[in-house]
Amino acid sequence: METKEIKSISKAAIRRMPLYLSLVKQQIAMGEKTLSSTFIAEKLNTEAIQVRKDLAATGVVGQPRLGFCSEELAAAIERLLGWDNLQEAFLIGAGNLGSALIGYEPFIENGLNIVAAFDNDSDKIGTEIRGVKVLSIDRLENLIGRMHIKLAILTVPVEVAQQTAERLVSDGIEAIWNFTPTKIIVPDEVIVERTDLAAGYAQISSRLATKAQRKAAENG
Ligand SMILES: NC(=O)c1ccc[n+]([C@@H]2O[C@H](COP(=O)([O-])OP(=O)(O)OC[C@H]3O[C@@H](n4cnc5c(N)ncnc54)[C@H](O)[C@@H]3O)[C@@H](O)[C@H]2O)c1
Repeated sequence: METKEIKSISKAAIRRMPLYLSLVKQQIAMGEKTLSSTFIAEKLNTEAIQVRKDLAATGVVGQPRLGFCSEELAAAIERLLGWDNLQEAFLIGAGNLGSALIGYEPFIENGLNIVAAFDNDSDKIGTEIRGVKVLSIDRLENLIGRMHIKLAILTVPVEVAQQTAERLVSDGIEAIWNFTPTKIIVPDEVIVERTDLAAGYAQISSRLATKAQRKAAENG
């Protein structure tokens, strides 16, 4: 039933859910027991109709004039995102980005628990980053199955991304969050999500370039 609901939600709506959740949690912290789709839309600078459509997927029904019960809505969004269960993950590549992700508080708040990091640099192996041990990459295979880890966060250099992903898959990893700037090829049943800061910057810089061209055309 839950899976069915999640499948019917667009990827874009899923991406908006953390924003809704963050706002609802802020309201709860301020003692607000209810909040309306209009209020959410105003705060997030979007349309109330979109908010209503997105939140319908949570199954929470708003009350006329009152809106949604804040606690109920927060719990429903967390359930929808699977954030009501602790997700343990391994991080592969304990460098600059990997270390930053280990220290990223919202992951911890939302139930993503990086339980160990792996690296091939002997200077890093045996150290700790924010209480998370850095282990030798050679111990990876052994531990994925033993610790029932489903998710790996990939922050190795791009040159070794594919081979590392294959290593993870052969030991039964179910999902890879790929932060490397390459598309990794894995069997269909393995869930892959890629996050690319460069893509975000490309959006900004191309819009800046377009704006500059428009200004130049207007002035000249
Ligand atoms: N997604 C993004 O928005 C984003 C942002 C910055 C960096 N990146 C990417 O993330 C990756 C890491 O970037 P960084 O700046 O942290 O690099 P980094 O060099 O600081 O870290 C990479 C780490 O991986 C380790 N490593 C190398 N080969 C390995 C292997 N075979 N097995 C295990 N560990 C290995 C290194 O020892 C190092 O600790 C790169 O692919 C980079 O392009 C992505």
